[in-house]
Amino acid sequence: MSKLRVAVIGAKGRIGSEAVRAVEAAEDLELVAALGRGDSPETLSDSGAQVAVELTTPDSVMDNVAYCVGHGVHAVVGTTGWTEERLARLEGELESSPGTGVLIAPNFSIGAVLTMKFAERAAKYFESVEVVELHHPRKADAPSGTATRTAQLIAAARAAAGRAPQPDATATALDGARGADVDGVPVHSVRLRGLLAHQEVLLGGEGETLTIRHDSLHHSSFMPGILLGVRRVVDTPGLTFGLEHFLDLN
Ligand SMILES: NC(=O)C1=CN([C@@H]2O[C@H](COP(=O)(O)OP(=O)(O)OC[C@H]3O[C@@H](n4cnc5c(N)ncnc54)[C@H](OP(=O)(O)O)[C@@H]3O)[C@@H](O)[C@H]2O)C=CC1
Ligand SMILES: O=C(O)C1=N[C@H](C(=O)O)C[C@H](O)C1
Repeated sequence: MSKLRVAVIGAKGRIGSEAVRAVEAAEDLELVAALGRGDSPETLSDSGAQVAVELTTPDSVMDNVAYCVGHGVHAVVGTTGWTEERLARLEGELESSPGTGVLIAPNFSIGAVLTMKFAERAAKYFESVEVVELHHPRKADAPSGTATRTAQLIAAARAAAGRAPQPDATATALDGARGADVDGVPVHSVRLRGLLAHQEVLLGGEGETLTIRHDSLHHSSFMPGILLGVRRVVDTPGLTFGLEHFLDLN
């Protein structure tokens, strides 16, 4: 059987370089291009790539994914920065290329995906919930894409259950002391040397708390999810948001 031809965009970055190694090591995949900043996007189409793994920056990702979609190259995207408006733009681009698939995964690690699902499931049972994400100090964006998605899922679950806003008597606060407000869920971002990617969801009810914690200790934690995305996206036209759609989680 012929190998699936894969390109990595952002190939010199922290996760991109790990993805290059993972694709090279996979027997059913062939790395046909490894693009860094400044490389012409034509490198991608000239390489004959069927799938591009996009791991760059929020500033670059839109143009790169638009190029992929415009050239019928499926995309597996880990880069953060996806707002409602950006997603709507991408949906529009996909309409002109209906056979192309794009997977956007806020997090490729199985533990992080499960954390999101567990938090969504637990949300309606607790009065209070806050998210703390902890990352390495070279991370450019805050809150993390994972924490933003987690908070959105929690907020939607609370709204669907008719939960009232969270109790919080804070009357005065320094800017940022109560975190960022993501759909009513406070999200706190820690940047600390020695960390990689970690998240805690703190849920509180009368006389009890529940903490759901996940730790990515190495970039290798993201690789099985990336490879699964590459193998599945070619048969999944349109936009898929979240790796959970490619996992049997029910
Ligand atoms: N979904 C997930 O599971 C994960 C997602 N991420 C996300 O992935 C992204 C990358 O993270 P990380 O690897 O730590 O960041 P890095 O800064 O280490 O890597 C990004 C790389 O992309 C390059 N780059 C920027 N623009 C372009 C472009 N237009 N074409 C090609 N290459 C480009 C950068 O080059 P230069 O250095 O020259 O700017 C850099 O080498 C972030 O958004 C991060 O949040 C990270 C880990 C897991
Ligand atoms: O920048 C990172 O490192 C990570 N980024 C993603 C995010 O913002 O959620 C995924 C993971 O947390 C690692």
